[in-house]
Amino acid sequence: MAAVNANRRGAAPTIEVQGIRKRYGRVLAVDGLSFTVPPGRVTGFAGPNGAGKSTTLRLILGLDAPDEGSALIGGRPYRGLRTPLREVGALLDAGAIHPGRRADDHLRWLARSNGLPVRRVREVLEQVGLAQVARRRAGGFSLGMRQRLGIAAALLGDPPALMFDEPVNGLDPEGVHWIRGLLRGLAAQGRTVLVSSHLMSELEDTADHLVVIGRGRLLADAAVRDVCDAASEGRYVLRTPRPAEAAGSLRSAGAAVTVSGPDSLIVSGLAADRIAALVTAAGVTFSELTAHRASLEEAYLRLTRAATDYTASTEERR
Ligand SMILES: Nc1ncnc2c1ncn2[C@@H]1O[C@H](COP(=O)(O)OP(=O)(O)OP(=O)(O)O)[C@@H](O)[C@H]1O
Repeated sequence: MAAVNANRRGAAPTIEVQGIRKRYGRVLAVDGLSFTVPPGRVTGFAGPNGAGKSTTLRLILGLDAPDEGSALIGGRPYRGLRTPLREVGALLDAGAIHPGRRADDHLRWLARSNGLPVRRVREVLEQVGLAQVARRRAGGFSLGMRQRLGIAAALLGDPPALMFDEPVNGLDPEGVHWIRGLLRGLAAQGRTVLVSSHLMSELEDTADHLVVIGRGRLLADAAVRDVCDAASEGRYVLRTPRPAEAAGSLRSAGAAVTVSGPDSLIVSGLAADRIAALVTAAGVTFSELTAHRASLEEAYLRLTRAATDYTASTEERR
């Protein structure tokens, strides 16, 4: 990768979102959201479809104005940055490139209009694996290739801060693996990296820290490990050959019980020794009673369950 602006200029900027609110007609897309994105780590920005992630990124990039609050990059609004592409790179809508434009022409035009050295065009095309198709028109690109071209544009100014909206969209498994490495590499160079996704599995191996939103509000702002810990607390795995009977006796004592396999239950609301006593009193044997360790996916589903917009039973938002 080319020389790092972050190192040349000292610390990369922190992105600070303070109490932003944005309404589109009847929809309150972002509802008083605050969080910060420091340099040197990958911050995952997660939430169900329609949670307000893209709106938040657009507000940070000054593409839309908040009704309330502020979004600052290194203490300044995006519109106040003197050379924006050298300071913040962003991938928002990869489909937005004119279909008739060739990949390298698109980047050359961006470089010239932003006062960036044209040699960067070849460097970023190589970095994203598009050097061989540089003269092809974007209209003939697959979604994955358009994503890579959008990422090349974000990297063009060698910026110390980067924001990617759903960058994995359309990428094949090799592409997904590549983007994980790219994001982690950018953070390891000391850059500020914010990456959104509605799928937790995409952030699991990439993000160090998570900001989770639902219906425009903050649900969690914590290290990935802490998000899992919070979802694990007070929950136990009970393995038994007679799960239905065990569940019945535990529920009648006030426990919340979910079936997690043909012979296993997840139990919460009771202490471990009480669970053991109740099951034994019901004449049910068990082979395991241990603290449950929630996966990130499970933690995320628990966090966002109440804030998921489009479920089988709910068709309209607000
Ligand atoms: N320009 C707009 N005009 C009207 N409504 C909008 C506009 N932009 C966003 N919305 C609405 O605001 C809400 C938040 O949308 P947003 O695209 O920010 O969510 P998201 O978390 O990025 O979702 P996804 O994961 O589906 O991309 C949605 O209900 C959306 O329909």
